[in-house]
Amino acid sequence: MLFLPPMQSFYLQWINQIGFNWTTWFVLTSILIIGWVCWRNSRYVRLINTVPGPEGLPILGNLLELNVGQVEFLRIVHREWVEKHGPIYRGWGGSRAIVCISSPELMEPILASQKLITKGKEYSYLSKWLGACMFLTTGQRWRSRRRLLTPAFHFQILENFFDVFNDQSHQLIKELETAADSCPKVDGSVNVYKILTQCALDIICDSSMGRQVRKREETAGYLHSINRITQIVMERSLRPWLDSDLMFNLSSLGRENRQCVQILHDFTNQVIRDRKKTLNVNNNQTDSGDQIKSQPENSPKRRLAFLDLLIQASENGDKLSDDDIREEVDTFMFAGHDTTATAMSWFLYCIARNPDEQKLLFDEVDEIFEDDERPCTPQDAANLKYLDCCIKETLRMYPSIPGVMRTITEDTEIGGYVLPAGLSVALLIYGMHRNPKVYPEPDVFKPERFLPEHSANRHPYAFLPFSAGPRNCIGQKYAIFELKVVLSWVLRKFEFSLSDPCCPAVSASSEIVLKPVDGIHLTVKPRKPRSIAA
Ligand code: HEM
Repeated sequence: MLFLPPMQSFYLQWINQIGFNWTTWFVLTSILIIGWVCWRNSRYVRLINTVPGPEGLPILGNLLELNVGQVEFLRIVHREWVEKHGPIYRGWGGSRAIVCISSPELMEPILASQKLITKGKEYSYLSKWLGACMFLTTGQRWRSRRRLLTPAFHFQILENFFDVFNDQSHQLIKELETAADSCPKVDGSVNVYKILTQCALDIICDSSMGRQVRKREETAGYLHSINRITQIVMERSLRPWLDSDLMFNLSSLGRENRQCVQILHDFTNQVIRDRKKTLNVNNNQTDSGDQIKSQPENSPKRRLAFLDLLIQASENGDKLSDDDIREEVDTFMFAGHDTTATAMSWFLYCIARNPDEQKLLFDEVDEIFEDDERPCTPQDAANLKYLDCCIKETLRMYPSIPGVMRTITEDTEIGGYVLPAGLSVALLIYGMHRNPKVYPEPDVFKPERFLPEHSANRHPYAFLPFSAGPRNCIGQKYAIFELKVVLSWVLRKFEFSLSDPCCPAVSASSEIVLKPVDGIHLTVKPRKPRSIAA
């Protein structure tokens, strides 16, 4: 005893004080072992263990294998285990099981179900930031939010956003020109991911929130906090001891999470305040009872559908509190910029690696726009067929959201296995898109896969960048229009190449959104349409 360090002797004294002896030790251990055996033999665990999966350690399950960075996590969960255990497998993170599904046939019954609409438990890690917003909530609350916001994505409303997409593309071109000029002076490359992230944030603020974000320093903190908060969610989900809010709040990650949430809320509160102020000024000026209806089709006021809808709903029917509005604004700002920024960045990366496909894209934009500086219209977007295939192939290889999660709310049979109520299910979108049984040569960029003649026989659930069923992406059409306008402008003005064609492929990190590790660095060169260049 004399050699015990002070802490240990303190514990022994404490144990003696609470009357600990070997009998107590034996009883406690026996209770733990009996509890564990009962749990192992419970119906819930037995049902889950009928699903194949990687061997795990007692109590820890597969946690040690998954104690890796997000790049490795993506490789193991979406590729290695899918190859080894098939389209449905289970893994254990301590006492928490997750069943992972990666085939169109097995995803369909879950995504198409009107009952299985509850998100996975892990989504609640976002609730300090996003509250009970449409993205996280379920049941009646989700249904009424979805119904309230769906009109904001009606085709006629979306058409009005083309002005914003075109205006912001001009701003982007200026930024790319400046970056391309300084390219040779730096290391010969431009981090297009950084520039496109700012562009995507400007677009969502300008189109849906009525706020033009111009000052870069204003948004820097916001973008950094989003980045960190999505990493924190992933780190937390792999540390079961941080699952409880109490433990998390006491941890350094919890503290950092709180700081990020504060910065994000300050930013969105300011967006809402500004919009309310503008609406009040307009109301006073026109003295009209129904502002939105009285606006001409193309006025900026008319196209600001999203935030205005929320503010109207809060004023008219008392349906939404200020916090409710902020939660939805937070959600749309996040879901509406991070996803499109990564999609555009991976697109440029794919075409830089595939110069033949890039030339075909130049042919298409040159034919449609010639040397005209005119804006991209909805009709142009419909005519940009090859661009459409390239965007889809990018979203296949790099789906902005690599996986979605559901909680099974009632026992459900999938693939011959009964999945018990309460279980979390991960639908591996990235894993399915990279599965050679679904897409032969999955790592090769082949836009022709999406030509109508090649995709007609594909399973309708084989391509799911926007998920599917009742909880699919509400912003899907908005996102595709945005991508087409911005990318067609970028292709009219620049060509892209890898600064070092032999450099290893950029790694993707799974952080809710599939992010390029260290950004995407490309050589950017101005180009002219062929008719002028010739
Ligand atoms: C390339 C761009 C985009 C991709 C790949 C994408 C993908 C997705 C996916 C996979 C989901 C389902 C998530 C889940 O079930 O957990 C989703 C949901 C959602 N997305 Fe998108 N999204 C994109 C752009 C947008 C945009 C631009 C907006 C808004 C302007 C948006 C708003 C939402 C919202 C609000 C939901 C939740 C819908 C609900 O639960 O009813 N997304 N998105």
